[in-house]
Amino acid sequence: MYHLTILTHFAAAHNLLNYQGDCENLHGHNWKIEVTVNTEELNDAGLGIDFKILKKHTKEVMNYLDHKYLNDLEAFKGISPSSEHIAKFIYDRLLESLSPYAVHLEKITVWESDNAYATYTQS
Ligand SMILES: Nc1nc2c(c(=O)[nH]1)N=C([C@H](O)[C@H](O)COP(=O)(O)OP(=O)(O)OP(=O)(O)O)CN2
Ligand SMILES: [Zn+2]
Repeated sequence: MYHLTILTHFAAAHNLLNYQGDCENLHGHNWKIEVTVNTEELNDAGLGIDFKILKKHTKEVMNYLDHKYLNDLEAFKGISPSSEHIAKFIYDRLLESLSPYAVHLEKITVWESDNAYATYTQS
């Protein structure tokens, strides 16, 4: 099995809902995002999927999030824009846009800081 990962990032503001503490107040992060796909098959160029394709589709999702106040976005209406929910949102978006390609979307990891991250995967 081949596991392919690309890294990207976005900057945004948020505040957690139903949370008692600092994070209930407006603040921002530079989130680092890891997208991992896997496949058993390689194409004639020896690629599971071209990293350029993976980056292009991921960039489209980042554009929706970058420099936004996440709580205001339709994607997070009524839910807390935690790293967990951000990871699932990115996963669901990419699952759709990567469907034409012969790879399985394995996981999305969302780093909120250098020492804390959440990962979403489908069983
Ligand atoms: N499971 C989660 N826990 C927390 C999330 C989250 O998305 N998932 N988010 C937050 C807040 O967004 C907050 O901004 C992060 O706070 P904190 O971890 O305290 O960040 P610090 O940089 O201050 O951490 P230190 O390492 O303690 O300095 C909170 N929890
Ligand atoms: Zn935060």
